[in-house]
Amino acid sequence: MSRYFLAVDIGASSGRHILGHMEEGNLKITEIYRFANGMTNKDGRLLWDVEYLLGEIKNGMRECVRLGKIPESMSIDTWAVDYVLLDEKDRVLGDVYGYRDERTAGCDDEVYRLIPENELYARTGIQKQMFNTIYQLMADRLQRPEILRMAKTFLMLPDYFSFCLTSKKVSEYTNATSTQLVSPDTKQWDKELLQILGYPTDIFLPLKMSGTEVGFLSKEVSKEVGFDCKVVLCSSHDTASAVMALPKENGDGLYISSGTWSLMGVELKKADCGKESRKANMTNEGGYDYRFRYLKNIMGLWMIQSVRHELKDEYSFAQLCGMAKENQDFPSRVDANDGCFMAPDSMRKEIQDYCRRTGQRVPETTGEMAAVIYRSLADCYGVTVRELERLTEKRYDSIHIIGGGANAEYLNQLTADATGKKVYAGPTEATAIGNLMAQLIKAGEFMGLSAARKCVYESFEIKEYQPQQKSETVVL
Ligand SMILES: C[C@H](O)[C@H](O)[C@@H](O)C(=O)CO
Repeated sequence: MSRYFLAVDIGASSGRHILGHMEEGNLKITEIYRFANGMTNKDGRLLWDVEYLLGEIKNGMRECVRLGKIPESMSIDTWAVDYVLLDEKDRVLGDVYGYRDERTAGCDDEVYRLIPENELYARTGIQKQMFNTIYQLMADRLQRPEILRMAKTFLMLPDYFSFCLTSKKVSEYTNATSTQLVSPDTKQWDKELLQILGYPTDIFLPLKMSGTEVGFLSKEVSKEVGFDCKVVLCSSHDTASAVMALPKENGDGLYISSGTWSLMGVELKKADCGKESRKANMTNEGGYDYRFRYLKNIMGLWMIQSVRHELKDEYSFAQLCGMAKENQDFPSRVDANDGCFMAPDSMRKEIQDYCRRTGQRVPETTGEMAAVIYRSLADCYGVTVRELERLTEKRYDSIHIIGGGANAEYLNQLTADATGKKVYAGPTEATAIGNLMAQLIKAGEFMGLSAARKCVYESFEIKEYQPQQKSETVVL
């Protein structure tokens, strides 16, 4: 009889429940439930609806009962940086902000007044991004201090959902590193840093590694969903789970975890918190097995997703890729990492304004718009590859694209062309697979990460793209 494991993988724009089991040495996965996600706009503030998400987590769990496939364990991963603060009765304090909200504007200055930016990087190795938890907590301290004063527990979102299911509070390491408050040496909260910033230190729980058991479902939840199972920690930052699923035994080489964001980097055994890495805004996020994800956070498919929404989701991504290809000679490019694309009212307009501002041709049709987005993204990959090669003092001959974005065949080819590297694409469900791998390793189905990665290579389709023409990278 098969042993089933459930991955709950929640991204910024959708969530899914994926059941996994082993069959003749291969990992088999089935999506059993999918739901929409997105930040809600409440009086101009961008928030997560955690009640809704918890409801959807439970709805997906009920599908297991309907299918008669009860998982032995389950685990939850989400995006990074966002969190809840709980009061003494474990109630969520205030609204749960989403990382695209603007409340952190200026909070970097306040942080650097207390600790210089270079010192902060040397201590944490985390890339500066205005949405990092460190700046969000500063926004709490400055804008709603009563909430921080009342807080008894800080939990990242996947840990909060695990808590709701089990009544057990456990904090996971990989997601916590995205806060910019964790030491890459001790792999624990940097308590001294918390003190310097004036954040309460006792609300942060000791950090635990993937594979740690959180607990069984609480009686109430078990009754609600119709079964009981163990909840365990995967690498709960979705990118960390995706990188686990790199279909290479050693996981060496370049990767892009491609989705709403494009996370491009390599795996390192030791964090590089040096000056050059800081200047290049590279990050050292914590990974499975004490590895580091040395990478750059690139705006990713967010731009094309936003344009698509503005067009009422009329076109599929494959159609948009097709239109971009038809307009591939359209010359304008944008800086995919420019802050103006974080949360504009209209992405189309923002891209047009950018092109106008920089004296370039303004895209008018959807095809022209898609061409600008995909080509700009590929150019950004080209620049980042060169940065990574310089910083790691290594040449890489290929890039592995994992995650939903690996479906974008046109972008895969553009990436090969812009970087001059061979591209391998797949698996597209890398995050859920990584989530399952952590559970399968814990359950003894794999000896460790290398064995699990080998199985991913053997179980899923990987497509290859050869660089054809080296496109000229426009540095803006
Ligand atoms: C803010 C994003 O969550 C984060 O930087 C990125 O790493 C991610 O989690 C993509 O899903």
